[in-house]
Amino acid sequence: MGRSLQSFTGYIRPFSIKGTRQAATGCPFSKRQRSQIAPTASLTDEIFANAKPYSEVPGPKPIPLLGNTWRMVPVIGQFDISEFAKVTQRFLDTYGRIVRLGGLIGRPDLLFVYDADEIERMYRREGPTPFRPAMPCLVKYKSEVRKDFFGELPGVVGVHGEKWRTFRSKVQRPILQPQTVKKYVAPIEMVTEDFIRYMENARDEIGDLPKDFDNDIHKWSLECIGRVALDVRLGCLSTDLSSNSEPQRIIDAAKFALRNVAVLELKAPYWRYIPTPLWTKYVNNMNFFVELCSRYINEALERLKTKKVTSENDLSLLERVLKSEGDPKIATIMALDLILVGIDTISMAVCSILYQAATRLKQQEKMAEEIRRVLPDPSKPLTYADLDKLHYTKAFVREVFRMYSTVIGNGRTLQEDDVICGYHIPKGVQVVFPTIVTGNMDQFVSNPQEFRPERWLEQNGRLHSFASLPYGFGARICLGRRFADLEIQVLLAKLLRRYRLEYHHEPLDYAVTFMYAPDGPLRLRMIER
Ligand code: HEM
Repeated sequence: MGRSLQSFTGYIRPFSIKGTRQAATGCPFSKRQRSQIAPTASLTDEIFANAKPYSEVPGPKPIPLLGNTWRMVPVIGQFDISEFAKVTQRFLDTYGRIVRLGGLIGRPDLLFVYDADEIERMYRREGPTPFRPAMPCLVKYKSEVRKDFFGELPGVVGVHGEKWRTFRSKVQRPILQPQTVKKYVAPIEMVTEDFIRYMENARDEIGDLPKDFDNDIHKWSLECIGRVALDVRLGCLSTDLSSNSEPQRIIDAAKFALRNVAVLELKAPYWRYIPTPLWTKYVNNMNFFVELCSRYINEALERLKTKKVTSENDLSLLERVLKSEGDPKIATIMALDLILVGIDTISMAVCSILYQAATRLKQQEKMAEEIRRVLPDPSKPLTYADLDKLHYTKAFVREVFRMYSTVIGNGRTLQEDDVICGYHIPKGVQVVFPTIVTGNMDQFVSNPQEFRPERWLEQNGRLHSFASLPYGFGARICLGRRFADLEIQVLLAKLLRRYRLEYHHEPLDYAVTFMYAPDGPLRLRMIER
């Protein structure tokens, strides 16, 4: 997702926190979901007849010729993208619970909906192939530039309709099954132990981590995704990487994607028509990832030929997909998709979670106590069952997601006309669910300004399940959410078991730099407990 309006359209319930009231999430083809996502009621002619016209939806008016795009242009524009979380709040304050941002040159209208009941209704009645508009660069790359490689089964990210459904149905079961994720507790723990050693070495004499510690978090998440999607240790956490070593090239490629996709998608859409230098670099960068995944998948295929397999349980995620599909390309494209969206999301989420932990010491102590209770012996390897008992820790993360939603919103393109908040909305409009705002609305959450993880563990109080959905919902729900939860839980369990995190510098503001995360040097202090 870019630092752009696409940030809205990228992106569950992260954890099973016992006794919480969260939206039941769905996977497209489970029985449970079929019953929950089925249309609640079809809209009658009468409802359409009584609806107000689309033209009356309030919102900033487009200026003739310039439309509304100018508002996003730095310097002369009114809305700074890094301030977009504040802009979405301003839309609500100025125009109310439904806002139309029309006249955007070269793209459909955006419709911001701040009503959790309406958001729930829309999610629950979306059909079997929901359309989440996102990443036009990737769409062009997969469907035009490398059509030769992606062909008829281009993956899930930036793919829609039957092609998306066919691909997702091939990979979703192995990726989302808890049995699969359980197998990764030990590998993720090893990566995380390396990361903590890396952090220990990176501290200065008073225990402060370096200014660019967020980059180090990226290296950890790259290392985790390499282990999950490619069955390898990429080596990104080594301390003596030469500039042309493979891990360094992977780090650079991930950084390039992080910094430039947004620029391409929002600031300079000329690449849609001519191959600009930045577009050419983007294509080369993507080719690098395709080549990397293909190479590691071929190696995994070779290993699999000689591996003794007595049951499915002996297989890694990648090996399961290789065995069940028989086509290494499916595994390659799956890995590529997981890498493309599974680095920045988790890295930014972890920046936010660690910063909140370091600045909310009372709550951090409660997490540490819980972790000590569940894991009395720090040298004992973690188990899935242990992690499952970290109820308060999971609720802490959930509360960070509510107040500071890493992915600031999700979205869907209407595939048929609808009536939303009493207005007739034509198909084709891109509806935005601004989670960053709805998760903080008094109407849906009791005392939303209060950071209180306990709310996720209690049954009383207002907490609308659809006001804060960090991983989306329904058939297109985040494919990597169980891995994301696992990685976050392992990191907190290992880190807070041994260290107290503090923060002694200028308070950080949040901004939409790429995702929504603390903006500035993340100089956390690690103090041995
Ligand atoms: C805390 C970290 C993460 C957050 C907040 C997050 C959030 C999201 C959201 C909101 C969506 C859109 C869901 C929808 O449209 O309803 C999504 C999609 C997706 N996510 Fe994540 N995600 C995270 C981590 C990951 C990781 C680690 C991976 C890979 C291992 C991943 C893989 C994906 C994929 C492949 C999709 C596209 C699914 C589809 O369109 O079928 N995500 N994510």
